[in-house]
Amino acid sequence: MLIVDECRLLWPDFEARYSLRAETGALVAIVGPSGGGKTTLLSMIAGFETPLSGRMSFAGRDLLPLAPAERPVAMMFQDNNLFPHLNAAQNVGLGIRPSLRLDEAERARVAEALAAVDLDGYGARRPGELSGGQRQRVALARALVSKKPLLLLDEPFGALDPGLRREMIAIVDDLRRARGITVLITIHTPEDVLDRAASLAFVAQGRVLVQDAPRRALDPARDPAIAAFVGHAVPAGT
Ligand SMILES: Nc1ncnc2c1ncn2[C@@H]1O[C@H](COP(=O)(O)OP(=O)(O)OP(=O)(O)O)[C@@H](O)[C@H]1O
Repeated sequence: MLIVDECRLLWPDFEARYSLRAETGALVAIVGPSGGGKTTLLSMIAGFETPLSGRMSFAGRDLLPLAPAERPVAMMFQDNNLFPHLNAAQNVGLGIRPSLRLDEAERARVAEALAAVDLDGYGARRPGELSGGQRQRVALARALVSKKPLLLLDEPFGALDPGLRREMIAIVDDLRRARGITVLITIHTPEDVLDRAASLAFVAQGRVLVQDAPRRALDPARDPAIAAFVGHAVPAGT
């Protein structure tokens, strides 16, 4: 289980206090308005931001003392950060070793990660020779190759058309089930994960306002910020 408990961040124009739970092996969707603090929440779990106070653990292990590379966490960002001069296999290999001096077993892991995202045979292509969806799959393979048990995906497929986006989410979900990994995904289109996510955390103003089964969490009656997000006005006084 991932437990984020009252983790506080304070910036000049943004204050956050996050609490969140994710069962091991579950998919948890992180949803909410732009600027509400979704990316910051994931960055904090990955170790790129340090909370002023609070607690955070995964599988009973305290995460806060650990540097990002020591955490059992892999993160994939929206702008996939592939290096244009490296081919797909090399970009994935960076997930194992930045020097790219991989031994045979590590090269086999790269091939396995590419196969896991249906990119068998694409290892020699550079990002410029791949479609947008294929590039996102390379980035996903790089996040997977480290075999970390907690995968954080920050709006990874937002730039893809709806069909491709759902296809990618299906790939992630199949990998989650096959490998037993825990996945947190920020997403602007919660309808894509309603039937897959164990829970949905609605994040606004630096808080997880609600975490519940996805459809229940998006009930506009629960909070005016949720009503605004899903497009229903809540009558005053309710
Ligand atoms: N390093 C930082 N220093 C100061 N403020 C920051 C920093 N990183 C993010 N912020 C601020 O924190 C707030 C939350 O940003 P964040 O990117 O987490 O929101 P988000 O919900 O992911 O938004 P979006 O959906 O647009 O990606 C914003 O007001 C942003 O300007």
